[in-house]
Amino acid sequence: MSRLIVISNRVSKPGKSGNQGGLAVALSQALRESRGIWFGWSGEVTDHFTGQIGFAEYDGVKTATIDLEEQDVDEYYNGYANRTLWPLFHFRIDLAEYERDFEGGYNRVNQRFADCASPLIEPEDVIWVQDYHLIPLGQMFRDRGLKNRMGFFLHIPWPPTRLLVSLPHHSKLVSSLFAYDVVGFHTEEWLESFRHYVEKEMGGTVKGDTVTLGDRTIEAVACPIGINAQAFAKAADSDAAQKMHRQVRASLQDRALIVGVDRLDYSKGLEERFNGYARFLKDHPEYHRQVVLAQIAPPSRGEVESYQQIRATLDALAGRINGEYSDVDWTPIRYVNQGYPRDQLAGIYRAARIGLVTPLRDGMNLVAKEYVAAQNPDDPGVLILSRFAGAATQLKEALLINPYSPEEMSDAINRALDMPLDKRKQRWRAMMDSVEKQDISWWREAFTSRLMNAQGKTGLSGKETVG
Ligand SMILES: O=P(O)(O)OC[C@H]1O[C@H](O[C@H]2O[C@H](CO)[C@@H](O)[C@H](O)[C@H]2O)[C@H](O)[C@@H](O)[C@@H]1O
Ligand SMILES: O=c1ccn([C@@H]2O[C@H](COP(=O)(O)OP(=O)(O)O)[C@@H](O)[C@H]2O)c(=O)[nH]1
Repeated sequence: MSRLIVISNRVSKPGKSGNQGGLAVALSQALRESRGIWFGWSGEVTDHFTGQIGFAEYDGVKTATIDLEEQDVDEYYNGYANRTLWPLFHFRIDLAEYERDFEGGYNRVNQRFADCASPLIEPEDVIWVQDYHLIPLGQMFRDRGLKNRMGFFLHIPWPPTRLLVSLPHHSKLVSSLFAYDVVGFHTEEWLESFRHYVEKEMGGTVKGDTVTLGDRTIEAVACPIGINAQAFAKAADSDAAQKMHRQVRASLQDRALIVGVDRLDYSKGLEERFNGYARFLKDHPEYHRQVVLAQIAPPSRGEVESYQQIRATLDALAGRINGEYSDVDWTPIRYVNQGYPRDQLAGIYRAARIGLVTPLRDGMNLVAKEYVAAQNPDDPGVLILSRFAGAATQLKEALLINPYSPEEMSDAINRALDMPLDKRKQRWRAMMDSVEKQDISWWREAFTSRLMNAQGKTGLSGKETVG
């Protein structure tokens, strides 16, 4: 059995919840079941880069982390990752910034990852690199002579070719993906855009699941990430969840709760969500005092200007809507800038009649799946979901909407509030089946089994397993 080495930008401390992102939540689960190592940035910033590796074990997961220096964080994480690639890959070329220093810092930090992680890797290990922060890492490992089987998974959308070509040196970045053996995306749409770019921009060829560029043939697959559905459903019955459920219900005085849970990110469509809800209040005065929208939005990437702007916009918008519609004993929007541990979140999801998930573009969106998993099967709520979230390809029984249309959002809220129990149960059952079937273990196994059976550089073949 081969060891799995997962490499991602951030290594969270598994077992500690709070506001850790979806990828972190998913990987803790996957690594716990394997005997591997999770390598990445500690999240700490030092005066000078030391290259020293800190080893630890949290809740059964072995971690190896390095600190970064301030310039690294500015240019690599805040810069190229979150000011250049993130907006571009979420179709926001208006927000994408192209600075030579960002690209330099991104390559420098990827080299640092390669230098520090290489000595930990044994010949039979299988390497699985995660996300847009580390696209060129595989090529850098190859440059250091590593022949291991290597996979890469992109957790965010892949943009259409016409947008991607606005990135300086785009073909160099995309070429580096051909150092991997298997490259994964959440949906067919992102996969299709990747193939289109390789064929039209680079003259590569696509045959079945394989994509060839020059002398390199890789597998490129769509493989949607899931959640630990059973554990999440169980969490919704835990003491912490029940306590939170009671607390929330008591505060509502029989009003229906609509819940949103998102990092405070412009890609999550929070401004559009508030506007859609305001449109609902305008269109449906009969629901005044009968509903509350609780938006949980822990701040994210606060050093990046576009994130500061969306925060200011939402502060003002929530204030304006509440100012317009509130009464002395009713506030239509509860806007909360703090994160909650997942068992408490499960209780909040269960207390909500509607889960409102309206990203403008999202690789997957695990919150949508968590909302479904947390519902009471005897009285489930309704999921309203953006068509532009990766999750919409699986959760087809949600009320699917265009988040840019306040009218559609208003109609969907009205429809969800009026939906009879039998219809709610029907829709929920179908979604829960999907969430349970393609869960986090399914995702990991689907991807790693491709990787184990890929024609790796080691020449190893056959039916091996990881974890
Ligand atoms: O590490 P941060 O900068 O705080 O960001 C948190 C994570 O955000 C992104 O999540 C993506 O991955 C999810 C799991 O596949 C997916 O459901 C979601 O749609 C994506 O936005 C980011 O891609 C991760 O690397 C970050 O850890
Ligand atoms: O207060 C919070 C808010 C969010 N989350 C978790 O953060 C993840 C968000 O993942 P998603 O895929 O929805 O979006 P991302 O933030 O990764 O883009 C989900 O697992 C949430 O349960 C959390 O634990 N506490």
